[in-house]
Amino acid sequence: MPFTETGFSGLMIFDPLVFEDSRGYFYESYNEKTYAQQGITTRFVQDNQSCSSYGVIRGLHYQLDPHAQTKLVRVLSGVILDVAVDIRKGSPTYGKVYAVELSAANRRQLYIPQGFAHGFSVLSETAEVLYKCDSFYNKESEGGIIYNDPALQIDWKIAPDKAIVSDKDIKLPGLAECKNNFVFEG
Ligand SMILES: Cc1cn([C@H]2C[C@H](O)[C@@H](COP(=O)(O)OP(=O)(O)O[C@H]3O[C@H](C)C(=O)[C@H](O)[C@H]3O)O2)c(=O)[nH]c1=O
Repeated sequence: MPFTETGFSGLMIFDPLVFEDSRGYFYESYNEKTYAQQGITTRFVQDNQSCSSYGVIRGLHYQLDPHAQTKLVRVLSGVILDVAVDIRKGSPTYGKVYAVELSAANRRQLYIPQGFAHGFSVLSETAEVLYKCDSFYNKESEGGIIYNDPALQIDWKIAPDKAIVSDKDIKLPGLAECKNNFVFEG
């Protein structure tokens, strides 16, 4: 099966079926039916793509309800450490961190349901990341958690002095101060 549980409710690893031949490779990077067979009926409405250099850490970000976003993350080139933090009140994994290496080489994807803060660090010279969202961008509802919150102890696999973080992200609050209205629904 292409899906692997992560120990966090709703957070799934997806490994596509890759067809390789003398020309190269082919795979379905997304198929609604594959997710429906897993009981996932997410309707994605927006694709995002970013390119970053080594040491960049983007995130941790989320959008508040009713603009919360489910994301399906994959890497077009390079390598990232993709990180999801469960911020669903009442979740048994509230405040817990899940991290996984996604790369163009491993073709691995991470399906992140609403109620998680998302971020990634770039471990290759550059990395291009594409992720599908099931809700449109809504700047006013954006929230975030600072990447080096001591309460999270995230190992971004980047030397601290090499981390490149935006002026916006460096001002984000810790988990304890972050505003979120996500409630775990089992
Ligand atoms: C997210 C987003 C941003 N923008 C504009 C707003 C800014 O002028 C510019 C860069 O935005 P930002 O610095 O927030 O980009 P990232 O730091 O990569 O943000 C993302 O970082 C982590 C990894 C995420 O999961 C979120 O999807 C997203 O917040 O793009 C848009 O026009 N549409 C959008 O959907």
